[in-house]
Amino acid sequence: MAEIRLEGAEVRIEDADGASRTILSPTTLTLTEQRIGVIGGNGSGKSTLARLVNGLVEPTAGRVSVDGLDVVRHGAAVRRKVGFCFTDPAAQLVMPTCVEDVELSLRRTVKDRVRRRQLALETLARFGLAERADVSVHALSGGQRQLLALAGVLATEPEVLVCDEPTTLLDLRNTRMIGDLLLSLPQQLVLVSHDLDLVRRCDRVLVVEDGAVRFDGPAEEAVADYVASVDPADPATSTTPGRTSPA
Ligand SMILES: Nc1ncnc2c1ncn2[C@@H]1O[C@H](COP(=O)(O)OP(=O)(O)OP(=O)(O)O)[C@@H](O)[C@H]1O
Repeated sequence: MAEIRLEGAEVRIEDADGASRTILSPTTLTLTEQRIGVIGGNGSGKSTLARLVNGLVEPTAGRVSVDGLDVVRHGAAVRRKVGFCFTDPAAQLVMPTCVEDVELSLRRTVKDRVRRRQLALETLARFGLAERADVSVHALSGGQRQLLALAGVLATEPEVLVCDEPTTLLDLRNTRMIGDLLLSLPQQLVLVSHDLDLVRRCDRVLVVEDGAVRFDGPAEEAVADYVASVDPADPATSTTPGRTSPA
């Protein structure tokens, strides 16, 4: 697995009135597990944390690296290593047909057009979308669109896949289908999700609150910590005290 390191990584933004606001407090973490979940309330900073991992968001202080590659100084190399999948597949599906969309993902790595088409078709087949190759992306169901977006990212064979709420827009059947797929991948996965059942299947889970990691540990304990932070009386709350492990 890759070594994802945040060293005092902080993200500040400037509000419309010019005031500086911290949306991620200085965070130090080393992530080497295969499946890393990130949970927390709306606006807590989960997406910001996830986006730091492939340089979509740059730290305003501190450093973020993947296998020693600084996400700011070596952004292109990091993005070859780290694929990113958005909540809404519309954010990344831009070509008229499914096969063209996967081809677009491969444009930098596979220069030969015939080989590129062949690889795109093979990728679609792997994701059960072979029949849809020449179909408009708008004709796909929500689950198929999310599958296609994932296929496009995975076609480039990233070592790490960061998914920001990949099942939020999906119904139960598609949530399970995409969830099972993500958790069966050989890639390292950073999964931001509100789906606690999915996150329970991760090896390590970070709970984010108010722009800081409030808990970092095994999935069950992390979920219990998160539930307790929302509703201390919830029976799902474990008696295990929360902990953070910054390194
Ligand atoms: N580019 C930006 N400009 C202004 N504010 C931002 C920007 N990006 C994030 N924020 C703010 O930072 C905070 C954290 O946002 P972030 O998207 O990381 O939260 P989140 O935990 O992923 O939320 P959600 O679960 O709702 O997706 C929020 O208050 C958000 O409004």
